[in-house]
Amino acid sequence: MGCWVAGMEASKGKLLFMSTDQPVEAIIHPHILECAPEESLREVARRMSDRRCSSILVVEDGQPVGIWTERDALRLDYASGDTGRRAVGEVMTAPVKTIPGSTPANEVAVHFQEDQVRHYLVVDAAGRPQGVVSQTDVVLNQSIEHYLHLREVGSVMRQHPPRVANDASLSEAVTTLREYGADAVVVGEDADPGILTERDLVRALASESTTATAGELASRPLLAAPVEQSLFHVRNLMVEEAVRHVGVTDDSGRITGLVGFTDILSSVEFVYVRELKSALRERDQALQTSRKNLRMAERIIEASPDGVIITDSETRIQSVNPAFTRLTGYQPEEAIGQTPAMLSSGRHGPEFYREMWRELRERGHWQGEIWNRRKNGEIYPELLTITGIEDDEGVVTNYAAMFSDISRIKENEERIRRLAYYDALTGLPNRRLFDDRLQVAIAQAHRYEHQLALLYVDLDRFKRVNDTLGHAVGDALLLQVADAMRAELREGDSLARLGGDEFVVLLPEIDESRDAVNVARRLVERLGHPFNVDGNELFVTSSVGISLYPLDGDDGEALSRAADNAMYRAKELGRNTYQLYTPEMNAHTFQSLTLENHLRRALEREQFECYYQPLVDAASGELVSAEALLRWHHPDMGLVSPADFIPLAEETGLIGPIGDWVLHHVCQQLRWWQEAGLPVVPVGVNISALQFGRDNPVEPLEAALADSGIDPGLLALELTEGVLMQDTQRSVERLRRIRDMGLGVAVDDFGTGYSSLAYLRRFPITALKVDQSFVKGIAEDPEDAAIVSTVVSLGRSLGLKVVAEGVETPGQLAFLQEEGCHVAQGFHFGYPQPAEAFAADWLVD
Ligand SMILES: Nc1nc2c(ncn2[C@@H]2O[C@H](COP(=O)(O)O[C@H]3[C@@H](O)[C@H](n4cnc5c(=O)[nH]c(N)nc54)O[C@@H]3COP(=O)(O)O)[C@@H](O)[C@H]2O)c(=O)[nH]1
Repeated sequence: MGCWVAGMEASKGKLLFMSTDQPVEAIIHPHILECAPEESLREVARRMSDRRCSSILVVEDGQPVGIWTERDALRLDYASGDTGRRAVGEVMTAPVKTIPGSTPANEVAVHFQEDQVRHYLVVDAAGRPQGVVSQTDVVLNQSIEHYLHLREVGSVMRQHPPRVANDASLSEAVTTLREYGADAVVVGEDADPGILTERDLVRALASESTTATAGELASRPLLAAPVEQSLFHVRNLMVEEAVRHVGVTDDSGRITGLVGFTDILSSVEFVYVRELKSALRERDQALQTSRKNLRMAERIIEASPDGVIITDSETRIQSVNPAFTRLTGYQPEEAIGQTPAMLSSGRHGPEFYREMWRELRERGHWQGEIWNRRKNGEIYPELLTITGIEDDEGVVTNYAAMFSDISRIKENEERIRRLAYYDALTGLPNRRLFDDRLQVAIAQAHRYEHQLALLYVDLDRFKRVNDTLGHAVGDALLLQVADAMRAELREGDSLARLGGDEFVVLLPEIDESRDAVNVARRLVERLGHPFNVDGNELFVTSSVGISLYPLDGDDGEALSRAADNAMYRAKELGRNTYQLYTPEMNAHTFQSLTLENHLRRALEREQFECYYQPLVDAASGELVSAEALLRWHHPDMGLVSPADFIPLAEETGLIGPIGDWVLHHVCQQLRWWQEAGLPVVPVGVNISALQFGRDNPVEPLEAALADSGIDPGLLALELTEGVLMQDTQRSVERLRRIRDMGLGVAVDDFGTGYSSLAYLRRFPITALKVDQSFVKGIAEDPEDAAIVSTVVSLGRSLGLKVVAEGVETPGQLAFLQEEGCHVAQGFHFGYPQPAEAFAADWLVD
């Protein structure tokens, strides 16, 4: 359509005259001069002269049968005196040429040329005469002034015009006119020239003076204009003086040419017709191009994968393309006549549509995403573009809507979003999303001054599941674990998977730390239950670290670090438990919960449990013994580390009964294992300074051994250097008794105290345990490495077993092996575990 408009614009620019596309009926003379066929020429000529008409329509029985014009007067024989008495029907031009009144006026000029006529009878759609149009009417209706200004009269004049003498007869004059094919002849000499024209012939007929001489009939004086005069000027002269011919003079004033109104019109007409033809040609081409483009556009719309809807200005659907049917399920006949509201999903409120129409009106188009409904009821997202189609006056006549189904794009977006923010296996938020949520939760907590808690959850034996049963089982287990955890949380809580077997829980609003502890306990309990994966009953306990906002940090990083540390501490404590972050906080909580009272009741409430950590042969990795490490299952705080409550127990004197309980319990445990037929190994028991110095563990030790009936060689006591050095003589004596009973004695945390060869020789000890702080520094601190190798060689030279504590890495182990250390203990081999788990992992084949 655009090409068509452009084509017309181009032709408009080129045309000199054509101003409008008005129909010919708009420029005709509505009053038709008519006569009957039998009327005489004299009568007809008189009427034409009176009305200053150049033609007359010959009508018979109400029907036009011919036309007689001034030009036809030239064809008459003026030699006989009775020409005027002839009936017009004998000499008229018949049949009369007609043209529909709706024909564009500017096209009529072309028809004049093609038909070689100068008049048309203009008829209406029913063929009824509306008027007569002459060449002059058509040309004068164009704006020709500009053209007339540009041309000189010399360019259109007839040079050497026909001439006749004054005494020439009318017949001679007409013969000359016919010979020259002219419509006027100069009469007489240059001194007083006259002019005789077609119109003068009609006048002669009308006045019955056809026998008069040319000089008598000629009009005088012959007006003249210089050869370089503009046609505009000459035309005005003719109009002002009511003449149709002007002589053209040369520089000497001699008449060298004749120019008639018809000559001016013909020249105008020539250019006009030429330009008109070219314009019409261009219009045709533009139309053709437009049609071609239209066809192409139709085909494109037909083949378009996007749905297309064309509506009228009232948004009634006028047409749709096949993709519309494919995308919506509606056939064209179901849609046409409806409005696009038929597709409405109900997901957008009135405000949405108001805004859409506002933009459409202001900008002429709207683009956006919208939810629509297919015929089958399915709701889908589409990308929709609506454009208002305006007519030449800028009035919107139609709307074109193009839409595509973007379900797939949306799905992909969602998938990408999920990949970026969600864990692919469990569908839980990943670390990135969790960090965002944590940040928001911290901001909220800050604003409304409440607390929040972060719980880091690590599965304790997940690696073993993966290693032994494969990743598929591991993945299935993680899914079940995620579901189980989710089930333990409230609606506003967030659970995320950080990777591997690590999860994190955000409790965005808590009243007190106890709330977080309760959740942690529930999680630990739930994850302590077996999971059934593919028929395998799997046990994975968990270690949970808790940090609180604002107590443990006021940003996400600090809180995460704290929760991670606490979780690590829970691992150290033997797993399957939870830990609140920092000893300070624990101490604080201890105080608030009157720890002492709780500790006093812990024994009777059976809240203590012994965990066991393996000690292995450093060279072979085989289990050689174990260390019993006490745990306190506090009802609110979870597992409490002995590092936190042993000092209090010592302070309050509770260490005695607690220490006795440990000895007793370990001996019983050894007996149970033996009774269960397990290959037991010696177990080391930590004896605190007060327990050894003040309470004397010998008696309770004897009682424990007696009660259990185990071989005393299965027990070893672990004492620190400091304990031994408190009262060396008494210590030596007590140790001797213990050794005599058959127990092993190990010096714990060796290297941190006196470490003198002298006391080592004095005490009846069996093993040295190199403090873990030196083992930790093996790789980074040459001094630590030197201490470790010195202790190892010292122990060896004294015939003592050397145990390296806190071995966490293969590098540390390699160093110890090279140094000849006998035994190793540390997380690298195993965490402290409850008795059952320890037995399952280490004592069962
Ligand atoms: N009087 C008593 N004291 C006891 C008793 N049970 C334990 N304790 C003493 O409490 C201290 C803390 O013990 P715990 O938190 O159990 O920590 C022990 C291990 O978990 C930890 N360990 C072991 N391997 C590693 C390792 O690779 N890395 C690492 N960071 N820590 C590790 O070391 C602690 C054992 O140390 P030690 O006793 O020196 O061998 C601690 O001093 C206990 O002695 C009790 O019944 N009575």
